Amino acid sequence: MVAPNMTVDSTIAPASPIHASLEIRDLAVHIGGLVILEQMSLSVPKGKIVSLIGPNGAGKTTAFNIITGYMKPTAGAVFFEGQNLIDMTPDEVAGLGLVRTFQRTSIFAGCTVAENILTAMHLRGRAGLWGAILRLPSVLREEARLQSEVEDILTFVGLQGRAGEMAGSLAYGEQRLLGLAIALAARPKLLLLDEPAAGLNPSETERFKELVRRICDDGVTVLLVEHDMQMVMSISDTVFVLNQGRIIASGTPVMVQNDPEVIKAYLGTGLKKRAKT
Ligand SMILES: Nc1ncnc2c1ncn2[C@@H]1O[C@H](COP(=O)(O)OP(=O)(O)OP(=O)(O)O)[C@@H](O)[C@H]1O
Repeated sequence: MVAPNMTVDSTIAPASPIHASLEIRDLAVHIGGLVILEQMSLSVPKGKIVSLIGPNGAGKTTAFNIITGYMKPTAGAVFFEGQNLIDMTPDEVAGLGLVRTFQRTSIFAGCTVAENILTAMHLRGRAGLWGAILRLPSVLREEARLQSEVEDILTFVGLQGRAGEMAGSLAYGEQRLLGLAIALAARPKLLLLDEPAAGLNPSETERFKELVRRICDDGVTVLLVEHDMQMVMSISDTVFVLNQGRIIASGTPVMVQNDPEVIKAYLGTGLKKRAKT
């Protein structure tokens, strides 16, 4: 989707190409006279967990859609490891190692758990989808290697031994874990998680949080959009707060929780209270 009146400058250079995994500069999205995002800038350092929070309708998903190439902004630039993504398609962005999960589970319910993960692997695989369909010998060897990788990923997310089950038969929380497994199969350098805790019970959320920590410890940078403030405040290195399309605060979890602008934006929903429960 392309926003009207596009004035994106794809020749802008990144400000900090060495340390930043992702850098968003002066992003604006105007749709039909509505200002969805305005002057939005943020930076995600390599190897860190950064969260983007904000009340409903603040523009978080829109920002994710732009970062991952699903939408074009009205103005501004997005750099991933120093490369401007603004003219790239979602496939090209994913090919660079910038991988997202979706708010709703995006699994193939009629395929097995393993097939769901293999699909993501084939997208990055050398053999390609046609080689797999034609069952070439070299592809079969590659297939055996991939099957073992599938088991490793399933073990990592806690779905070991479930490879042969139909994805649609998994419980909701397990489907979210499969969504994460699919994203990991694409070997992300930067993982964008869109409300991973939505619909999860407290113990599932806790498990997901531990997984996100381990993913980061393994060297993957994480950008998280999440309404569960307990999760956000306990795992983030830095939190950016978006309100009505603008970044109103950023800093450590403690800093943003005590920021008067943030408290005002969350008035009635009790940001601090939500972070403690
Ligand atoms: N294609 C579009 N056309 C018009 N308005 C849109 C479009 N996409 C998003 N919006 C509006 O932009 C605003 C930001 O939406 P967005 O989904 O990005 O917010 P969000 O912060 O992710 O919200 P939530 O936390 O509820 O998911 C909302 O007011 C939404 O209605």
